[in-house]
Amino acid sequence: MDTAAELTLTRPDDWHVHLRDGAALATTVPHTAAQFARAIVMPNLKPPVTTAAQAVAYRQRILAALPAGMAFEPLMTLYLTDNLPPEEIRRAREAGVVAVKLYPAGATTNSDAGVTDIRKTYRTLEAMQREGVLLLVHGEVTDGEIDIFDREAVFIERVLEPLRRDFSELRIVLEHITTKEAAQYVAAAPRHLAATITAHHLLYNRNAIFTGGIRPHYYCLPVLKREEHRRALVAAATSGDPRFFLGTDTAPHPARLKEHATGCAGCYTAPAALELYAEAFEAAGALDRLEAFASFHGPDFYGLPRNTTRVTLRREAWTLPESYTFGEAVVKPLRGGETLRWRLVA
Ligand SMILES: NC(=O)N[C@@H](CC(=O)O)C(=O)O
Ligand SMILES: [Zn+2]
Ligand SMILES: [Zn+2]
Repeated sequence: MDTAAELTLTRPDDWHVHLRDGAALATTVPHTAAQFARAIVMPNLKPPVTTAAQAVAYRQRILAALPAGMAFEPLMTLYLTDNLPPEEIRRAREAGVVAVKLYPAGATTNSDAGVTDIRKTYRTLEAMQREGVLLLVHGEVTDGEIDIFDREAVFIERVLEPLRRDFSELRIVLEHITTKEAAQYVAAAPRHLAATITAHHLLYNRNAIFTGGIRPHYYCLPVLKREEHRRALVAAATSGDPRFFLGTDTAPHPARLKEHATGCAGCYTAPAALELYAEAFEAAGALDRLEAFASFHGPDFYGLPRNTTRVTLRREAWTLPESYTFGEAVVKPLRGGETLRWRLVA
C-alpha cells in the first residue's frame, strides 16, 4: 500500500450535490467550493427547479454565496415532472443547464412533484436526447410492496432497462448506486450509461445505521446496504472503469429534522468529502485510482474539459467539527466530532 504523506491530484468535481437555497447557501457553497471545481446541483428545491429561468436564477444565488477569491462553477439541472414541456429543454440547454433529474414521485426528499409514470415524460426525453442533455436518475421504485433494500435492483429491471431500449442515444447517469446489481448493470452496459458513487456507500454497510442505537446521520436514500454490496461498490469505484465517478450526494438537513421520529434522509458529507473518499480508496489499497474516479471520469462522460488546477490531501489526523450553522438551524456532518486520517490542504 502507498504510504506517502501527501497525495496531489487534479482538482475533482462533485457530480451530485444538494446545495439547498436561501440562508443554507452560506454554509453549503463554501464547503463544496473548497473541495471541488464544479458540481452538479440537484434541483429538488421546494418548489423544484423546472424552468430554464429558475435554473439561471438559482445559479445566481449560488454564485452570490461564493466567498470572494474562491472559484467554483455550479452546473445546473432541471427537475423532471410529468409535464415538463419538451420546448423547455432547448431553452434550458441554451441557458447552460446540462442535465435533467428524474425522481420517481415519492422516492426521496422533496420528490412529491416527481414522475408518476415514465411514459408521461417521453416527449421531453426525446428532446433531451436530441439536444444532448443528460438524464440523471434516482433509481428506486416507490412501490410500498417492494422491500426497501430491493428498490434499486427492481428499478433497473422495471424502469431503467426499458427506458434505455427506447432512448438508445440518451446519456444517463444512475445516481448514488448502492447495490452489486447496479454496479454490474452499469459495468455491462455498452454505452451512454454511467453511475455516481458516494463516499458513505463506499465506507459503510447498513450496520452503521444501528450501531449502539439508531443513528440518523447515517440514514440516506437509497439506504445503506449489506456488506457484499459495499464491497461491489468499492470494486467498481477502484476498477478504473470510466463509467464510475464521484458524486457525494451531500444532502444537508437541519439536525433536529434528522434526529426526529420521521427523520429526513440525507448525509452531509461536503465538509470532508475528499477525505472520506481517500479513506475508502486507501482501505482498498487503491489510492492511485482516486484521481481518475474523482477528476477524470465525470468530465469525460459529461463531455466537459478536465480541470487543470490541483489539490493536495495530507495524511494528518484532525477532528471534523460536530456541527455547522445552517440558516437558523445547525447541520451535523457525517463523522462530525470524529478523527479523520486525511486532510485537504487549504
Ligand atoms: N440522498 C438523500 O437521502 N437525500 C437527498 C435526495 C436524494 O438524493 O435522493 C436530499 O435531497 O436530501
Ligand atoms: Zn436521490
Ligand atoms: Zn441526492
